[in-house]
Amino acid sequence: MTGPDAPAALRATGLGFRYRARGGWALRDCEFTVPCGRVTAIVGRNGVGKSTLLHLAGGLLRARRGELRVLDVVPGTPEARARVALLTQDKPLYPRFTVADTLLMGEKLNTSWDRAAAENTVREGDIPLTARVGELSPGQRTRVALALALGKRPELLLLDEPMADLDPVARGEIMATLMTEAADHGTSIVLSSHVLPELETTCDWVLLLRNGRVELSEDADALRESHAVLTGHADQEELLTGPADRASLPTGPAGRTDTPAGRHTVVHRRVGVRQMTALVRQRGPLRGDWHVERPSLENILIGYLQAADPQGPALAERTEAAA
Ligand SMILES: Nc1ncnc2c1ncn2[C@@H]1O[C@H](COP(=O)(O)OP(=O)(O)OP(=O)(O)O)[C@@H](O)[C@H]1O
Repeated sequence: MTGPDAPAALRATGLGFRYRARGGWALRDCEFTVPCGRVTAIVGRNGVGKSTLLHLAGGLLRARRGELRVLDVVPGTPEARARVALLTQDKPLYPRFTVADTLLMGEKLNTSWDRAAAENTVREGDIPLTARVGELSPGQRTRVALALALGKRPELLLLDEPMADLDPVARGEIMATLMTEAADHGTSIVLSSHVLPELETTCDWVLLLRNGRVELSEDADALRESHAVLTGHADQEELLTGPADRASLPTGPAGRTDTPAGRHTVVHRRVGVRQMTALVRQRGPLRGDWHVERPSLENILIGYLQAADPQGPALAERTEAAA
């Protein structure tokens, strides 16, 4: 089922959040839908609002504007808490508890508890059940926190940079566990990550944030199919965007140009003396003499992230200001 009435893992309408009444907006005008049953990567540069969005979805923060729904219910309500698990970056666990005590607490607090799933996640990391949580390494604590989240058997699993503390082998194991969880139980997974190569084979939906706004909320395969990396002589640039748009192209090495309907969108470009390379969202056939390559998801995401202007407002804001 698709469309506005289809069940959604996350659905935001005009969502805005700021930490202090007079502070800047960490998230604003966010409008997106993440379908159920997807493994979604939230991607964006430091400080764009990934953790804030996950905390809103987990019910730890409340929207200041608009609304966010998780599994079509209000985050933080008893129904949402029963169906959603959130793993935050600080992973609050009781340091004096043993791992076994921690899992027992999970069992007592959750009406549906999958002890085998929780214990397997811990055992896979060779963490003794008798170890005290306070004596574990950060990566081992991540595993225990993830075991608690998986044992809950949630319909929606929210993970804020779950891979950050893990060694490469553990990252592979945890991603495999998450993929199995999604495939076997239809769990919707939303995770924020800066480790783009690991998203390539695992994520099938992308939510890309820029300056507190959602720039992409899209199927990963659709992104791959609609983008191309073009290399060719630099004087062909206007064949992509048209003469009318050339003047509005940013002069720096990075920048993004939205083009009129039916033209291509140059997401990011590098221009040398004679040659240019551009990541382009293709709309229709290409004009000119280009070497065309299909980019990986990682390359597409890097292109969008590079197009961000860390010194200034997002393109959308510049456009609004100019209007
Ligand atoms: N507790 C807080 N009080 C005030 N401002 C905050 C707080 N937490 C985050 N912010 C601000 O909100 C914005 C979004 O922060 P957030 O932590 O959501 O970004 P992020 O995308 O998760 O960053 P990172 O990739 O570095 O983890 C930033 O400008 C940040 O400074």
